[in-house]
Amino acid sequence: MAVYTKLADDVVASFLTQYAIGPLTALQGISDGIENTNYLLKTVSDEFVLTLFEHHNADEVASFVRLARHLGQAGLAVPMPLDDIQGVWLHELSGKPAILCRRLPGTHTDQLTSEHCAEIGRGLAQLHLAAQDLPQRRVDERGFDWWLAIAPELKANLSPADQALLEAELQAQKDGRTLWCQLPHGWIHADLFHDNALFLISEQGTKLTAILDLYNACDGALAYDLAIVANDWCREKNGIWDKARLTSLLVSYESVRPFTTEEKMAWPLLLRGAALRFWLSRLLAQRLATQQGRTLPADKNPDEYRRKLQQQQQQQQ
Ligand SMILES: Nc1ncnc2c1ncn2[C@@H]1O[C@H](COP(=O)(O)OP(=O)(O)OP(=O)(O)O)[C@@H](O)[C@H]1O
Ligand SMILES: N[C@@H](CCO)C(=O)O
Repeated sequence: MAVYTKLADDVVASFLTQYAIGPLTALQGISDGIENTNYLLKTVSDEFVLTLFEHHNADEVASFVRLARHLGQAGLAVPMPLDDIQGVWLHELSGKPAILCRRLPGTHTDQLTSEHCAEIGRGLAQLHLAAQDLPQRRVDERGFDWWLAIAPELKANLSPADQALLEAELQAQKDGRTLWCQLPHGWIHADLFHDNALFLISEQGTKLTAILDLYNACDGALAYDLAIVANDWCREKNGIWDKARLTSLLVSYESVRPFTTEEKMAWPLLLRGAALRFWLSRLLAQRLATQQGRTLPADKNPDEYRRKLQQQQQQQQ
């Protein structure tokens, strides 16, 4: 994981002859991520990441790249595909859309601090503002309609208690729909977990160096995007909140884009919606993995998000 499409060295070496980056010197599959195939590769000139899209067609990839270019022009550090010598950035490898991006600096961390949360809060707010004037937002394929569509088939394998938890949340989300629709909307990242960010730590402090994986970006409530971040960056896997990290995230986000009154009112609803979304998508990923004889990585366990949803419901009773 996640190398779903295996590429031989000579195939990649031949692919690279289309670019002015020199010959391949090293190729290694990237194990992080569960959606696309990624390879880290080196040439004599630099390091690059080759991505093969496993679920998206060329038009969808073009939409992500349009967003990435727009954000890049606004000064955000996001991966942008390189043009080959013909000026073409979108290619096909093994029948799948493929792009080559420069490797961005920094590393992932699982030891999240208030400094990381402040950085990502600011970065996310900047992303929201920078993308405001970019039209043609994609529909959220994992949004409210998908929750209602997928829940009945996933429910069958849940315990009676979990079925009740799911039903209660779907009802609460239906009841909250009017408020949700009143919130400021725009392009959202929609999957900004901490494994989609890179950081550099130096004497100057902790610096966000990349926001990765724009491949779920879509139209959505901006504060919902922040709730997705809060659930992952500011809570332990057992669901317990780290209050210092949460405060740091919210203060930093708000220093760039202040919240509306409706967003403050909707915050508990958004946190639960964000937990529900990833509970359902992990249940689906688990089912697919089982069907294919694979196991999900331990850090993608659906139970984490069931617990987070359950605790959030209990806190609000
Ligand atoms: N431009 C880049 N620079 C540095 N590292 C990168 C770059 N692109 C991807 N990576 C590395 O590859 C990993 C997987 O990439 P990405 O998150 O896009 O894959 P994915 O399969 O879509 O992931 P997810 O399961 O989060 O949707 C990243 O976590 C990161 O470590
Ligand atoms: N970030 C997602 C996986 C990719 O969409 C999760 O942790 O469930």
